[in-house]
Amino acid sequence: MITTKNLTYWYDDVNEKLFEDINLQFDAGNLYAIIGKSGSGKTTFLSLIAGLDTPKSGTIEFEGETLKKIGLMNYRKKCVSMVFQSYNLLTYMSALDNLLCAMAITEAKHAGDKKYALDLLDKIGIDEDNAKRKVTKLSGGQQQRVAIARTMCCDSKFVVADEPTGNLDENSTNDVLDLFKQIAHEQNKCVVIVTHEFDVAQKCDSIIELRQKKFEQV
Ligand SMILES: Nc1ncnc2c1ncn2[C@@H]1O[C@H](COP(=O)(O)OP(=O)(O)OP(=O)(O)O)[C@@H](O)[C@H]1O
Repeated sequence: MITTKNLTYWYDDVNEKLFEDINLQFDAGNLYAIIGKSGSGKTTFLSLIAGLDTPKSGTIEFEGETLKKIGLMNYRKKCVSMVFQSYNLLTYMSALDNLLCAMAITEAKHAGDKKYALDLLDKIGIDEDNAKRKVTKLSGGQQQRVAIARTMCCDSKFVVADEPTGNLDENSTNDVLDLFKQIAHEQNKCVVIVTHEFDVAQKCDSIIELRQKKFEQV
């Protein structure tokens, strides 16, 4: 689904390349973990494949088309959804409205379908009462599940998550990983997460380590 070809990146104010000539493929139906030392460039790589930044050289393709050709705005709207460590939900809204809003913005198939959103939230353990409460009234684990449900209700086939379990206890971490697996295996999406926790990475289908400017399968 996502292919990087000779992907190279550096920050302009830093004289050194972060990674160079990266050729990787991420397929539908799989949950990938990217690991690596702090500062090695994991988040930067994720922001490139999420279309938040552009490579210095090389290309990124989504289903055979370069992101440049798809257009970054279009790519972010239609093809990819993101989950963050800090959830990034619209805090003044309920969980339900967060999902309805995401579906409307991305013009998803189920846009406007309240029942669909409520059923989805219910399936991930957020009942109707909680779905209608402001998200800030929910626990961290519940908020992260809402953030993940938001990617499930949109039609994007590619999901990226930066340290999605960083703020969670062990039980919530396992719940969140199960959800990502469900998205990959049952919705046949491609899910890539960045994590510094090896225990979390080990529960994914594939582990890729960023070390010394290169990515290696672990
Ligand atoms: N906007 C920026 N401008 C310049 N340098 C940056 C910028 N963002 C990140 N960096 C630097 O690039 C390197 C890689 O950062 P990045 O956040 O991608 O690493 P990471 O592997 O995700 O780290 P961590 O595990 O600590 O979150 C770091 O040395 C960081 O200081």
